[in-house]
Amino acid sequence: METLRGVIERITYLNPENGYTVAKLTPEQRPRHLFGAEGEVTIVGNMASVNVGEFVELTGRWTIHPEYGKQFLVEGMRSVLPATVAGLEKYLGSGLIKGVGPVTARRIVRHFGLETLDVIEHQPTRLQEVPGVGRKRTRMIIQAWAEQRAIKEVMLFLQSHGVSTSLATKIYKHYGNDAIAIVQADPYRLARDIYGIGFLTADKIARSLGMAPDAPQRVAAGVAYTLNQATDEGHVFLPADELVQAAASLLEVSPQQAAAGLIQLWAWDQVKVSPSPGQEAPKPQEAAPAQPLPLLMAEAAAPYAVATPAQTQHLLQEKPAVYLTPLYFSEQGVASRLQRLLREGESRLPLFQRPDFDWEAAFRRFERQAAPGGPLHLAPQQREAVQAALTRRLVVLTGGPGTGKTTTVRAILWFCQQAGYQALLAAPTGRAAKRLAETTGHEARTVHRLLEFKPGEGMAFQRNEETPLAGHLLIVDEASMLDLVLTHHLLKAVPPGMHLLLVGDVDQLPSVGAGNVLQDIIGAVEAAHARAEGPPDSLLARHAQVVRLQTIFRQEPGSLIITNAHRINQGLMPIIDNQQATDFFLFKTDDPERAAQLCVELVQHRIPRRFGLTPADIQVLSPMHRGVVGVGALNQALQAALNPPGPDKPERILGNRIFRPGDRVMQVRNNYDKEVYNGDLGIITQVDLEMQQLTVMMDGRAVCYDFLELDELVHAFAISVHKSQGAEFPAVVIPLLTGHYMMLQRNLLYTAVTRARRLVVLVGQPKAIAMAVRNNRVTRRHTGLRTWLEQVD
Ligand SMILES: Nc1ncnc2c1ncn2[C@@H]1O[C@H](COP(=O)(O)OP(=O)(O)OP(=O)(O)O)[C@@H](O)[C@H]1O
Repeated sequence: METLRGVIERITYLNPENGYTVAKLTPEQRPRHLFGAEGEVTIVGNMASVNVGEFVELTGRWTIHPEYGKQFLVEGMRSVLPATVAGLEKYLGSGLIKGVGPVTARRIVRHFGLETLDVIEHQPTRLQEVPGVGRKRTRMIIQAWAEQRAIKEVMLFLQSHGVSTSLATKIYKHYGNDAIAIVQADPYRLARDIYGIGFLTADKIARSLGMAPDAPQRVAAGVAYTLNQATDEGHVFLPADELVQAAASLLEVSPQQAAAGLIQLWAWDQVKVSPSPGQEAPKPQEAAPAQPLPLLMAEAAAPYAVATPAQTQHLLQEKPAVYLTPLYFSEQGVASRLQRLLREGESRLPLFQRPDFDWEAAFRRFERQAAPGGPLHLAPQQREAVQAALTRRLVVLTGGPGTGKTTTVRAILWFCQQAGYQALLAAPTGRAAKRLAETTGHEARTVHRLLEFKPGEGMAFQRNEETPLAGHLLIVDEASMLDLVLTHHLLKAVPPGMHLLLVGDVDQLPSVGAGNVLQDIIGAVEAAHARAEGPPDSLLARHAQVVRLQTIFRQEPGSLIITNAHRINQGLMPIIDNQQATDFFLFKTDDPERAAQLCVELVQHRIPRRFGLTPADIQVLSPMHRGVVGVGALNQALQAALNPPGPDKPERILGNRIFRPGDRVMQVRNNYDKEVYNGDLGIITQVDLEMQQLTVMMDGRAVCYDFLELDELVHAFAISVHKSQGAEFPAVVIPLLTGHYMMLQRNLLYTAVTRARRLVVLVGQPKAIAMAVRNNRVTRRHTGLRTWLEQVD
């Protein structure tokens, strides 16, 4: 074991999950025999809380890394406060204190010299003596310093249980001075309360705190985590047996123990158990704990439920649906509100109520006025859709690209205008809403805006049952993106008597959030119509309708995007003819490395040169996250090519990601405070090391991120096809290789291709395309909405 003392110069890499750090250190005394006279040394190891400028004493050993050469492997670290003026400057200016960057740090240290830390600690108001440091900044420094000290304490505790600096800081920010007590009492709360901490991290802490593998608290948290994971994959519920098995294998406990965990969550109302849609099983009684609880949790623990053998057997054999409670209420709410909407049809007249209304004449008038360039004849299905939207309560209009959905919506709007009815237009994303407004010439809002979302305390949506929307017809475009929870909020705000028209393309990938709303509604309505022999006999058949548009109207000569999109959707190989094509190409290669390289070349040079586009117009869409042509690796390669480091580009490192001005980024969770949502894209315009924040331009709006919030952003030079839903780009580049076989699905390729307005370039193997086109096995989501809707009838 050797000792090395010195100042941390730079942090090259920091894994926020486990604290693994690679850093550069200037040794106090250079070990000449190893490095010659000059230079910094590389140190690697778990140094979670190390800061630039910090003076540290390390214990460990020297090794030689085959690629990076000599390194000091750190085994132990002790922080010593910097003892030189230069060290102090570096330490203070490293971003340690919000409000102090390198310039201010230099001024402060110049003024107070070696007493700097003493002044900050004991006479902080004296900071105002420093030129340029006013009262406001002094207050900021005092607060940040106190916070820093408290964080250090929390960090010491958490670090000894394997938690990194950035997570410790987040934990501190969330719980304040109670952090240690809370973590000790219930480490699994971390996973519930703090974004960025999952069950696995919380579990690591819990195990390190001495929690038994089969502690009821651990098992309950593991079952909840398993169910949450399923929800992230789009399921609304899991059958009990599947949930129990999955949780048991994750936790390495018996199915009986996992079942007990499930029953516990049920007793706490965190989950609902439903034998079949529309039914809720009565919740079990809470019982006194069967065994004494581990000491650690004794105070915090509620009485634990005990799974009786009969209950366990019921769960495993009857396989009732297990829902996270909010999703249960959402599914129930969507079903019952749709039913209410349909029932209104029994008592209220529809918008266009006169049986003798001359539709034919009205359509002719619309067609004359709507197409000044020449007559437009609505196809029979389009007319059917117009009529349905105005005479039925719930209508779904679905069709692929260019099949005339927007034209149909324009016709519906024209009819409403003629009759003096108010129509409301909305779409799930900002981009889709903008496009809808452009193509219809009618105001369109995001669903959040429509419902007057107010972040913060209390009721989030201002439009709800008490203050519903006003209008006669609500049209929601891109409805395939509506997840269950948002649909529920939307339906709450739909007043009795309003007509609802959902427009979308049901063959696209389903919503990112849980549920398969559009597909479930279509399934229920079409089945009701198929059953209704003679006069329609059910609510669904009488008052709901699905219209499928199939004719492709938008066909430009030589253009293959739309033709190929439809071919893919029908299970046919797209037409690939690089000689003749103007907008659909394949660059063949079997080699993933070459494919990745091609993607970069295409975005950087080839497409801009040939099509007059800029790299900003081109989006790379990858079916997967991992691998050489996965989203992660492509982002690194594209960033290196399109936005390399530069002298005027300050950087912020998070794990193996480096954020710098000019980067394309995507928000990966809904953040209602900032009004940015999962999938929103933007460009970093500023990285402010002094204020420790960066600014992203999103849709013309500057959004500010504290460095601690950077786990909400990922690079977006390449994004996954799933995340591209609802977006459109002038050009898309799609790598497709047989190694992706898990992800080679028809609706995925279809969704990717339909994102492009002017150009599609596939990179990879024809065989991979064929596999995707053939694979129509859409991953099934567990949802109960369809059955639930059918039950009313
Ligand atoms: N009945 C029709 N006869 C002739 N042209 C039509 C008809 N309906 C639509 N079109 C034309 O076809 C093109 C595509 O129509 P529209 O934009 O309505 O389709 P869409 O389904 O909304 O497409 P996307 O989903 O790609 O936006 C438009 O140029 C439109 O003018």
